[in-house]
Amino acid sequence: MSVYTPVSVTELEHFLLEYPLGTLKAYTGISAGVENSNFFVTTTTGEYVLTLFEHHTPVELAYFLTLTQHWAEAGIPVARPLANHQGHLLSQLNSKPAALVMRLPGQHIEHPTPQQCAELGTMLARMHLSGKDFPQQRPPDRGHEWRLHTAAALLPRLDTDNATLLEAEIAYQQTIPFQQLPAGVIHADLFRDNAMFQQGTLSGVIDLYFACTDSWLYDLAIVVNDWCCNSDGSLDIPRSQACLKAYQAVRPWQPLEHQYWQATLRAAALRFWLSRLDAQLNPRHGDMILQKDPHEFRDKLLHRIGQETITLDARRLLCPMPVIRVQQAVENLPAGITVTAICTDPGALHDIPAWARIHGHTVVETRSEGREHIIVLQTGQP
Ligand SMILES: Nc1ncnc2c1ncn2[C@@H]1O[C@H](COP(=O)(O)OP(=O)(O)O)[C@@H](O)[C@H]1O
Ligand SMILES: N[C@@H](CCOP(=O)(O)O)C(=O)O
Repeated sequence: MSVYTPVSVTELEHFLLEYPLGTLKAYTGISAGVENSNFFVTTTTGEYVLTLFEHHTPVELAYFLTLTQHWAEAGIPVARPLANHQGHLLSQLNSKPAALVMRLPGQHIEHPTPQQCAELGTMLARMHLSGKDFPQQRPPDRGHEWRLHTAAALLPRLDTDNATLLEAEIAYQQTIPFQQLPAGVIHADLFRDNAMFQQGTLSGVIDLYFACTDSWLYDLAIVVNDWCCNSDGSLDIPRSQACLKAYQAVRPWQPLEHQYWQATLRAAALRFWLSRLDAQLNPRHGDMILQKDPHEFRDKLLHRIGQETITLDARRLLCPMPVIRVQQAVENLPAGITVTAICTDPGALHDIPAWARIHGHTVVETRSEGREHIIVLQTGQP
């Protein structure tokens, strides 16, 4: 529940006089969300969301609101902020900075399909490209430096297993050239509960209050770690493939991004493991905070460290042309995925490695077990 600052009918009616949005018909507090006080507001001209900001400074809010306006004007489905009669996006209500934005239609989805992940990938790439014209910069709240010092502060309070994992991961993270990855404006928290879908189609993205300047790949990794995972934390290959393919159709990756994709997935998993651990070990007082499970992201991190593996059944009855089956499955996979193909056609022992080498994949192993022939590949850069 998160209406920290109540608003009476009279206060809201008075506040609405500042806006060219007609008069109040109805309003209700929004129970979801944990950071701010939010209300659905219906006036004679439409439906809006009123937010009273509980933590951010006016300077930060000016960045978030002008960025949201920029993205809305570029056709990105975000909740457009409304200007008051003075042309200001930010106002004040009950001593809190306050803003009105358009209410987006639709609901959050829990179980996205590959098609919905693709839609999100396309939108994220468009968001990144259109952010190029946005002149303001904002350092990340949870960037590489934050991860390093938060890990150092939490380490003494973790049990041996978690401390060993964290220490090793921090050492690894310092080998990643984050500064060299292409960067720009990113959303930085685009989880499923920050996107709305209407009739199966993406209708909007909300909660831009972590937006900042950071690596685009990192933003995509945050998305994939939330949208394209199985319940054990492993990547769901059809969903992640759909998302990455759609993203890269709009903004193709640079070679360094191919090289550091797996590493960036680890950085993104680490970020949420740390913020959730921090929230658990250093709870904020006074607020009703929804405690999210840190283990979810530790498990995701462990899977990303172990790298992903997929097994393909290319036995003769299922597939007369095993090399085609492998080709279709491997196409558009990111680098570093281990693919094990099981075939009954002995020709596959020659054909698949020959095809793989031509396409830049590494043949890790070929072996025969009775009538089954097994080829293990590691994907190279698509
Ligand atoms: N523009 C919007 N259109 C429709 N629903 C919204 C909009 N903004 C917020 N909501 C609803 O309010 C909830 C809380 O918003 P959120 O921004 O996540 O809050 P907080 O910043 O307090 O965590 C969201 O989960 C969503 O259901
Ligand atoms: N989406 C995040 C919540 C936002 O991050 P935090 O740094 O405020 O904890 C999550 O699911 O953990």
